[in-house]
Amino acid sequence: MNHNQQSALIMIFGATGDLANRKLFPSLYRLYKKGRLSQFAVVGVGRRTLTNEQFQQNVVNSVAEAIPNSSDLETFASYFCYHSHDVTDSSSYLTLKNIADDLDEKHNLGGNRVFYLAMAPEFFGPIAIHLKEDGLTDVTGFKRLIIEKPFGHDLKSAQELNNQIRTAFSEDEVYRIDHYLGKAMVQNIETIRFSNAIFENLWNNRYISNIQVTSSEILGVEERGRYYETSGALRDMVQNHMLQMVALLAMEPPIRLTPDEIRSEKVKVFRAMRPVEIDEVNEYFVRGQYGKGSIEDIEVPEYRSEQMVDPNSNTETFVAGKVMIDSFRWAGVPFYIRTGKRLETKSTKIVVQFKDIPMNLYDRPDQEITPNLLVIHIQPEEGITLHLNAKKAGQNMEATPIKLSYANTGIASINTPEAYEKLIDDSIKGDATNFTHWDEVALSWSYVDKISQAWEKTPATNYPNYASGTMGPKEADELLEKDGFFWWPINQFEVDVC
Ligand SMILES: NC(=O)C1=CN([C@@H]2O[C@H](COP(=O)(O)OP(=O)(O)OC[C@H]3O[C@@H](n4cnc5c(N)ncnc54)[C@H](OP(=O)(O)O)[C@@H]3O)[C@@H](O)[C@H]2O)C=CC1
Ligand SMILES: O=C1O[C@H](COP(=O)(O)O)[C@@H](O)[C@H](O)[C@H]1O
Repeated sequence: MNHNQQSALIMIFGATGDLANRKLFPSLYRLYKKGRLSQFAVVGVGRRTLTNEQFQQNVVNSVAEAIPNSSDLETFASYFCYHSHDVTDSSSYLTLKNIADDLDEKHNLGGNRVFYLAMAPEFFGPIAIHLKEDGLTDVTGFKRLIIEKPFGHDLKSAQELNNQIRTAFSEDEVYRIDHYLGKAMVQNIETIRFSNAIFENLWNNRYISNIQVTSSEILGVEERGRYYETSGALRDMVQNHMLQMVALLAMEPPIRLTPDEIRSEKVKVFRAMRPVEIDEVNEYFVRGQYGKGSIEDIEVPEYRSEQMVDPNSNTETFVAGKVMIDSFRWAGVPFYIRTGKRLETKSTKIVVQFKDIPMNLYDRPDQEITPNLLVIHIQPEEGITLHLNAKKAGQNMEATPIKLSYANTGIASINTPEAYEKLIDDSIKGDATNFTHWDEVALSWSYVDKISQAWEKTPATNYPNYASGTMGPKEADELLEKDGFFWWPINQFEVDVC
């Protein structure tokens, strides 16, 4: 067998849900078409009653919708079967085991099993325990557990969940999804840093003045009000995606590009994050909640009028913060993070602002000198721009801002896997680099727990405090202004596509 091909039984809990239909089936299809899945079978699990044929048709429909012009859909779907099973019903796991054993034998899957928990988090622990107790994890090959977010609600619940999972799976068998780690340009952070002499030498507090990480969304809370009310932007985005990006930006070069070495460097960053004590939260963090407004000429309602949302909700839909990393490399350099729903633009970008040079001969009142910036465009466009100053054309000695641009839209990007595709492929291969280790999860929860505790103690009195279609509350601007900085206008940074 080609070592790029994988064989495994993939069991998806929550196979009738949104994530499975929108992300997992299309990702499995792409892997199948690329020949990355050689021998495989998928068992879908959900509560509703479906025949295998109906389930296979769902798979066909979801792939066709996600991937126009897809082919071989019926053959692909024939690898799927469905089992209606309430995961809270202990008696039904034995049937599931028999189905898994039969498929293993029929498709010669080598006893390899991947359990994907695409369900509400309260089920994660009980499912893991049942998988062990009812023998589904007694396999001759590998067994792996892929777990969706959120991994807990705070440190205490995350610890309880981890203990439950660890009764059935060892740490190296647990793949905690953070889909940002599957994004091509997030993975590029390491490559940009560690394969370019010009950056790594400057990547410290002597040359960098601040780093800004923004992940803004146009969408509101949609149909997820019930979940979001218990989460808010802090738990939904900051505890995981935003802090993971900070860790990749701030970590020391690992001695090797292995999962253990990379994770161990990231863990050191989390340990070096300056804790924000409850009485300091207002100094470092800002929260917001969207009011009504207009986005792309469409009027949208305020958060408090959304489905399943308390009309007096205190849930934040926006967070901006200043993360300080007390390490030799980063002392004194603020990492500003900002994320929110119903903002002006859908964009994730990292702006690295370099310090001004000690004396700039071109710094005159009549001309514009901008600091050097490295912008990493994560989505929707992918690329890198480096903002420099160069001589203005003509007979003068004036400088003007210019930009070197790389867009990840060429031939290479046609084969760039989507985040979920990459992560599923990695988990079947057994590469845990782009999944979060328990130590990272625990440390990031302990960082955000103090912030959420402070916010729960003092509910916001000014919600809604930003209009939909803006870039958040004015306090987010003030957070940087008091340090002498401002948010770079990310919607004006573009990668030039040739
Ligand atoms: N959707 C998304 O874009 C994202 C989702 N996630 C995470 O993925 C997970 C799933 O989310 P999503 O797909 O949106 O959720 P959905 O509500 O769309 O789907 C839930 C799934 O769980 C099944 N289910 C619920 N209760 C039971 C039960 N007692 N026994 C068996 N099956 C049950 C449902 O089956 P049935 O309806 O047949 O009962 C359905 O298949 C969550 O943890 C979420 O946080 C993470 C990032 C993005
Ligand atoms: O994990 C989540 O991420 C999405 C944003 O993901 P993106 O890839 O579109 O940037 C966010 O909408 C959602 O609330 C959150 O749970």
